[in-house]
Amino acid sequence: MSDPVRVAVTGAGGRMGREVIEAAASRAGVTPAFAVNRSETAAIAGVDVEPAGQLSELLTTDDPDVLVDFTGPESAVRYVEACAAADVPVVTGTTGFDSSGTERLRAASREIPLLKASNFARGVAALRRAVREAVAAVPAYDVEVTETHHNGKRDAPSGTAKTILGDIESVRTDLDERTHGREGEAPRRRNEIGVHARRAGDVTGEHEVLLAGNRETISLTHRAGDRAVFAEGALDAAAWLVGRDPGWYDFDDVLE
Ligand SMILES: NC(=O)C1=CN([C@@H]2O[C@H](COP(=O)(O)OP(=O)(O)OC[C@H]3O[C@@H](n4cnc5c(N)ncnc54)[C@H](OP(=O)(O)O)[C@@H]3O)[C@@H](O)[C@H]2O)C=CC1
Ligand SMILES: O=C(O)C1=N[C@H](C(=O)O)C[C@H](O)C1
Repeated sequence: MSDPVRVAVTGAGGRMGREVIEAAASRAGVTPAFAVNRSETAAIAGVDVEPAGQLSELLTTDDPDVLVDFTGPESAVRYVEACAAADVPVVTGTTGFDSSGTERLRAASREIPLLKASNFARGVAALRRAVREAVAAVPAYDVEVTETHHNGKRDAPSGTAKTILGDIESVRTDLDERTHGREGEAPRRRNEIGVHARRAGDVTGEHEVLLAGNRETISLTHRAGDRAVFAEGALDAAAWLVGRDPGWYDFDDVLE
């Protein structure tokens, strides 16, 4: 039997970082290598959490097979660049990158295998396929995208909503305007997609695409039941990424 894939984790003290460490510690075929966090954090699932400032040193001394990052856009770019310098592949689920951050990730992906996905739930991959098909089947219908997340989420709209918007726009090229909420005199234009971001309580993550004609509606919705769904998908991606050529990968590559 082959050795388990040794997975390093950044953002270990965060909602997703904890989930990834716990999943890696309990699942066959992978094992936590080391974990780091910006602020001091107690051990998780028996894995000590080191200061994030030690990441570059740990990448060299510990030599993990792959690193999984769920942090914030600024830190994720720095961590990916540290991994590129140490020749360690990265899976990042972090969302909210601006164009300069994305460009720096693209540059790193010329040095190492880099897999970036806004959502590691297999059901969201299925939702995206269903949305592309439904949007193509009713080409004149109005389209609105609504996402709902917990009150601790920082970026809006969610990375997944942006990915789904890109999917819709790739099929409906006439929809070239994203309208983020409406207020006051705001009649709907034919070329717009309405985008709505709700933040409430501890909702893990919900995405709905509403397609409406004049006498019927279609609603396609994904609801994540817990964060283990994302952590398991990220570990599937991590195991898949080890040994790949440098390049830019997404979760669909893993699922093919
Ligand atoms: N692709 C997917 O399937 C999913 C993606 N996500 C995305 O993952 C990211 C993290 O989400 P979540 O775990 O809920 O967030 P949390 O706020 O719970 O955790 C964020 C983690 O990142 C660290 N961090 C944040 N900013 C910085 C910084 N500037 N420098 C260093 N460390 C930093 C935090 O450190 P500290 O403890 O010191 O604050 C913490 O460990 C988000 O972008 C979210 O959208 C979330 C779920 C699923
Ligand atoms: O921050 C979260 O929680 C989530 N973020 C991702 C996103 O921005 O799409 C994925 C998931 O919906 C949970």
